[in-house]
Amino acid sequence: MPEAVIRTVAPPPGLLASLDPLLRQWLPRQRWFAGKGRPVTGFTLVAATELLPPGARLGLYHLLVRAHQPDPPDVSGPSGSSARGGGAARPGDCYQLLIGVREALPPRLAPALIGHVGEGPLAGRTVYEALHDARPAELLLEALRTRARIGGLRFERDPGQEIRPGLVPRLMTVEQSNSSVVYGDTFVLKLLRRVVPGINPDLELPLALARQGCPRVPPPTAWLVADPDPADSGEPHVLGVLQPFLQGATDGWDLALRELAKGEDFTAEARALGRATAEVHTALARALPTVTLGHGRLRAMAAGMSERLAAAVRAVPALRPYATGLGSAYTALDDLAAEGRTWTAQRVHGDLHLGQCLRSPAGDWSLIDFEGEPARPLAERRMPQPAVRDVAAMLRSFDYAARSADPPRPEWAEHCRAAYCSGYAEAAGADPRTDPVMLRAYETDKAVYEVLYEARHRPQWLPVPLAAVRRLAGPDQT
Ligand SMILES: Nc1ncnc2c1ncn2[C@@H]1O[C@H](COP(=O)(O)OP(=O)(O)O)[C@@H](O)[C@H]1O
Ligand SMILES: O=P(O)(O)O[C@H]1O[C@H](CO)[C@@H](O[C@H]2O[C@H](CO)[C@@H](O)[C@H](O)[C@H]2O)[C@H](O)[C@H]1O
Repeated sequence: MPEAVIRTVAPPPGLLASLDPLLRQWLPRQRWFAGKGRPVTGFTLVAATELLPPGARLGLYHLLVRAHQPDPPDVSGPSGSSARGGGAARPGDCYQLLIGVREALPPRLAPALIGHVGEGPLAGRTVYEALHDARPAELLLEALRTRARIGGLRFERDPGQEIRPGLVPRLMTVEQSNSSVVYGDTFVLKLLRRVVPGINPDLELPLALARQGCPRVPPPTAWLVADPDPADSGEPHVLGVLQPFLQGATDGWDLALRELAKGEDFTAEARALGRATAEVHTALARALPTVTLGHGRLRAMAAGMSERLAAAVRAVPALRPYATGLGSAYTALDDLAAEGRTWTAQRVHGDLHLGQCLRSPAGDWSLIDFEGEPARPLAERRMPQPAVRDVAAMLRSFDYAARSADPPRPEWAEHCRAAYCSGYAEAAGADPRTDPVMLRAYETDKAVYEVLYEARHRPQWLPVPLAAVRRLAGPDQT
């Protein structure tokens, strides 16, 4: 594709107003829409770039739009941002959209339809989700390849990595929180959907790991950033990351379910995954600052966990009988801290589970998706934390897999959890099981998060974390 197709023209006035009624219907239906269950009451344009003028065949707009919604009843859990005091209205989440414009959609693009524009600058045109379309997807890759600057959009590439022109794009169809396009089975571009200003760990951590020569994470090849208006003091938004595509890789969740269905042992894989996690942690601790957590920080951490539990109990009453037992995990952490115990904290993955682990056909494990729990504020996601947090999250994932089997296989989870910790100990030199108080606190916090996540997103899965809650709360709950 020739470079000349990349054009920068200011979008026409009234563009967002003309799209508004269509986006109000379309946006809440998207898998990646974070504000589910609350109506969208309007939009503000954060940034707009015309990538192709709306000519006869194809127009293309890159938009950052803020979606206004009424506040959620409780904003401290998986689909809210964070608790905000004072009752101030939240500003609304900012989404990245790539909007195609055509006279009419060819049948192959029917699933991408957003709607037909009634009035304004695009009146009579059809607008659609342009990532489904080859030409716009090619244009993004070409811009990354050539390190283009288009309006406020900055396309960057690692000078040490080349991108071959002409790779054929296909939009991934997996369930995900963002949207990814695979190019010729060579690269995958993840376009972040809900974007926030500041350094995004999904770019920051893989870049840091690449600098360390850590082979467990695909190194970013290129990335896309929106710079703030020069008159504005805001920070850039990271909008997307291009990485090598691990061809033929299987994710740990699919693999675990497959082995469970066949009645096969998974402990060798669990052990290898433990080693891979420890290698990533060791490289992260070398690459980025670590800190020592003393009583004050640990007390705040335990208090945060207790607050999340209280919010989850309000939202999911089935948790109530277990609240005291679960809370004892946080009290135990606070007690240890009061006795003077300290922990080293470092940058971690932050949302590790079997679905974030990819095994190559040669049997090597890689970790992906370092965004952290997307609902948490960026500053919180970028804070150093005890590495055992990721371990606890993976232990939960083995439990999830075992409980998804029919019949559930709790002993399978126990074996995998033990093997994972042993593998971790082999590579890290310390066994996470020697830190049972922090491990239990994090596992409890994660199970509580999962109860809220499942209640909101996948109610049929709720029994899985609730079973863990019963176990973690201890035997004497009424
Ligand atoms: N480098 C890669 N190679 C192969 N597949 C990948 C790669 N990165 C991601 N994937 C696939 O894409 C899916 C979505 O990626 P992920 O980073 O988890 O996105 P999201 O944050 O939207 O959930 C993953 O589950 C995995 O199957
Ligand atoms: O993949 P994301 O980063 O969007 O993470 C969210 O969704 C996950 C589910 O897709 C959720 O993970 C939970 O379910 C998994 C099985 O589907 C299981 O392996 C995990 O252990 C469990 O936490 C994750 O919590 C959520 O943040």
